[in-house]
Amino acid sequence: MTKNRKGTLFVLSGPSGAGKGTIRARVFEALDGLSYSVSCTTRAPRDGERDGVDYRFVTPEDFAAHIAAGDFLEWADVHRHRYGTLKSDVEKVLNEGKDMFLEIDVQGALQVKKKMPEAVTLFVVPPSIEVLEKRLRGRHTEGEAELRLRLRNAVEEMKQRDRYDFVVVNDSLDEAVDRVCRFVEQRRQAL
Ligand SMILES: Nc1nc2c(ncn2[C@@H]2O[C@H](COP(=O)(O)OP(=O)(O)O)[C@@H](O)[C@H]2O)c(=O)[nH]1
Ligand SMILES: Nc1ncnc2c1ncn2[C@@H]1O[C@H](COP(=O)(O)OP(=O)(O)O)[C@@H](O)[C@H]1O
Repeated sequence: MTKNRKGTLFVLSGPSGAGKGTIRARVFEALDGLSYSVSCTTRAPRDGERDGVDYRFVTPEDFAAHIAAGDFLEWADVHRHRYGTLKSDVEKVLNEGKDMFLEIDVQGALQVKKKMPEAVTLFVVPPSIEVLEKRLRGRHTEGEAELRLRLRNAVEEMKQRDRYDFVVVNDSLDEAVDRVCRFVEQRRQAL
């Protein structure tokens, strides 16, 4: 790795329940040298989620203060909550020549791509909306109203798939993980 090589920014998106978190965790197990940006969010933690690991869980007031201070590389209103990526996280890692993964929604991904055209964007889709609903219900993380909102949003989000550099259908998890790993490694070696 040349001494002043800037790291590559990978941006992973996909509808709620598509398998982003599951695939990302498996990719991080399989590949070395990847960092993950811990987003800020105003949503409440799910069972088992740890502050500072899964998200930085902040109040709406703190989130607004980050916006006012220009701290975010991008932020968005998603499923009636706010989510944002801290500029400082990304700049530090990339300037050290390390590659970084963001896991953010479509609005955020398009903001990042506009600011950083060299970012590599990936989109995870379920085999069908029916399977997506089954997986969301099986995850037991949302009430009925929130789940229906996420499913409605999923239909709209999936219309954006062709704006991404790489799309993976998450049917067989092993196959999806393998495809993402091969794509990421191929992009890392190309630079
Ligand atoms: N724009 C943006 N979206 C984010 C960020 N962090 C998470 N998200 C997205 O917000 C959406 C909701 O995330 P989450 O509440 O964890 O639900 P999940 O998608 O059902 O796992 C997902 O599409 C995430 O990718 C962020 O920092 N910025
Ligand atoms: N290929 C797959 N086959 C079956 N279940 C899956 C698959 N990928 C993910 N899941 C399950 O579907 C649910 C949603 O996955 P998750 O990674 O939380 O999605 P996201 O992070 O995109 O919201 C989880 O319960 C997860 O275990």
